[in-house]
Amino acid sequence: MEGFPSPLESAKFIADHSKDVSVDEEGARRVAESLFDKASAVEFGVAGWKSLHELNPRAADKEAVDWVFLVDTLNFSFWSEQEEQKYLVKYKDKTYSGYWSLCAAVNRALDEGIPITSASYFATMTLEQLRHVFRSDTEVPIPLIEERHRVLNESGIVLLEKFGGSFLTCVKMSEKSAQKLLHLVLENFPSYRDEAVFEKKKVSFYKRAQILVADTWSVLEGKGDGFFDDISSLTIFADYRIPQVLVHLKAMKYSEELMKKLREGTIFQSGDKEEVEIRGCSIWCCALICKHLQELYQKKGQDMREKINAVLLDYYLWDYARDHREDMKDIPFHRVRCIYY
Ligand SMILES: Nc1nc2c(c(CN[C@H]3C=C[C@H](O)[C@@H]3O)cn2[C@@H]2O[C@H](COP(=O)(O)O)[C@@H](O)[C@H]2O)c(=O)[nH]1
Repeated sequence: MEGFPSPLESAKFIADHSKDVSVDEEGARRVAESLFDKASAVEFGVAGWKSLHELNPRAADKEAVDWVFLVDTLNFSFWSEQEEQKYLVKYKDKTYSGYWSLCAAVNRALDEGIPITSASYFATMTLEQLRHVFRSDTEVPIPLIEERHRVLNESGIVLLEKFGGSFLTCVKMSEKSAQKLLHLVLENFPSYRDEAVFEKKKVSFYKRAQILVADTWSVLEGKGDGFFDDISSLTIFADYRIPQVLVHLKAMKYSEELMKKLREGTIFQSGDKEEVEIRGCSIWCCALICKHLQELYQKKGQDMREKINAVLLDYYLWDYARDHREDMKDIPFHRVRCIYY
């Protein structure tokens, strides 16, 4: 377990030393208050993962877990340089963009009889086969197709060699601990090691590794192999949408200088100071929102520890960001081309 910094401790350290990004404690409290009534709704809970999203698997079996593993191995970098020139995938008479275009392409392949979620297939899948699976319904191809091919082959080989070809084997080895599953993923799948150095200290975000654990919990509906007694120990998943929505909701702020760079469409590199501050402050800001939400429920004498956690808050905020694209158009998202988010 050594050698992998805690994303929550990393987030606190980053927030305490951040120059261009700040967490607004009052703003975080106001967001918690605005979520108070929503948090007890059914769709805020783990069942929302399926009921709100038609492309997610309906089942809670080995194949559904393998679907989650494949999707979360490729769950990165869907943003396009020009908003109007996007990678899109048409599936069952609907057109999907961004993350959902990935899911649509995967489901389209499965319908065509391509066993894309089987490790024995994607371990040796060729780049040409992958291009076919992720073919676009516009002129714009899916970003980073070569990197996707590399991480897929790499992950497939590890699944075959160490886990009998299925991520469910890895899940069972975690003995119902989210942290143990997180570390099994980090130890065995290099492409999930989402880390940086900040103020000479190694820090982590583990966005894809944590969302893989969370989506496994969700697809198994928090039951059986999908029950984790420490699911609340995960943080939110530091992608490029959560920071955008936190700034929009005034729980987080950017300096004028950083806002100018973002508005100009600056492309940052993984590990740049600005990127690390944006991602670390987002994780810390959501930890505060969760804390405030728990306190509000406690004041009401309701114990919501099983109902409110960073995973469910993240899912809610991410879906909110998708549904409020128009309202958020003046808040730029940070642009990094990488395999981590
Ligand atoms: N923090 C966080 N980041 C998430 C997700 C998801 C998909 N999970 C959903 C699926 C089922 C569940 O119900 C979840 O709602 C994708 N992403 C990231 O967003 C970015 C894509 O954005 P856009 O270009 O707008 O599609 C990209 O970095 C991708 O890695 C999430 O949940 N949380």
